[in-house]
Amino acid sequence: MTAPIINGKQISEEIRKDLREEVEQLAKQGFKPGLAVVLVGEDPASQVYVRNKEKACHELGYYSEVHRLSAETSQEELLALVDKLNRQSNIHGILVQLPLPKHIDEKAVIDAISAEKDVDGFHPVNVGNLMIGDDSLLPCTPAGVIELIKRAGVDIAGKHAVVIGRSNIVGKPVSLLLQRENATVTMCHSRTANMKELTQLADILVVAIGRANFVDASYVKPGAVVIDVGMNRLENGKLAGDVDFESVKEVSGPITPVPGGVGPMTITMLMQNTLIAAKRLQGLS
Ligand SMILES: Nc1nc(=O)c2c([nH]1)NC[C@@H]1CN(c3ccc(C(=O)N[C@@H](CCC(=O)O)C(=O)O)cc3)C=[N+]21
Repeated sequence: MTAPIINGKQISEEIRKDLREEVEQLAKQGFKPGLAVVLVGEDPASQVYVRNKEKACHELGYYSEVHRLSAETSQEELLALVDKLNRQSNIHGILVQLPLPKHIDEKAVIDAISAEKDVDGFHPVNVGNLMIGDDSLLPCTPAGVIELIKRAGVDIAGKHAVVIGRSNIVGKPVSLLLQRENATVTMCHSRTANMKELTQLADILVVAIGRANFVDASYVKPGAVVIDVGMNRLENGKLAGDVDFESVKEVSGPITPVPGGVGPMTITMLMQNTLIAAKRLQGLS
């Protein structure tokens, strides 16, 4: 039997519909959530993502600003823009598209974003709040992963979740969110000795390693939930996940495709974060 596919696009649409309705209500009170996206340089993939974020803002009735800066922009200039956006009252969320050109210190830029407007959830204050379980702006991709698992009808509590990858933007935060949902969590990474033995124990397998089609059916326990966070651009221009979807779907339980899985949810969670940040800054929640 083939596994049910978790349709990230459709789940995204459902959530966006709720967001749109709430934004319409706020518009009647003369208030609009606002998102600023900053893109430095001309990386083609980044340009596509930024356009998708702009489109989502437009569809949901948010105010949006996109700042496209040349690859030669200095760190000082970028920090000056962040400072301006921090103080701009019609902007409630700030996202500086990563990666940044090598001459710019990413940490300095992330630290400069006001924690209240950090809709990526990358600022140390938000990371710390996530760690200790305080209310915070959650990083978008990890929040999307949890939402997809829940909306697939899976009860996370008591399950053994295995996360492959330990990055600050996916692996680490997703493991904290899974623990918050009462899963037992095992972390695997490039130096894990017995990876397959561990992943074969997973009721829920989250894969974020950045290697196309790395996980095949031999890694997966029959019936396990598989969430593929991978985004690998192949030489033929196609997008591939970290999971060999065709092989794994023959043994797994519910599984996310790439594209159409985690990607659309990342943008939806960004929109949700922007609404949360906007309401807080406006004293509406
Ligand atoms: N500060 C910052 N925040 C980010 O959230 C951030 C970032 N920098 N840098 C780059 C990554 C990547 N990312 C994606 C978002 C949506 C899709 C997405 O919608 N993917 C579609 C396919 C899009 C396509 O065809 O290329 C899908 O999976 O169906 C992909 C990737 C956000 N990122």
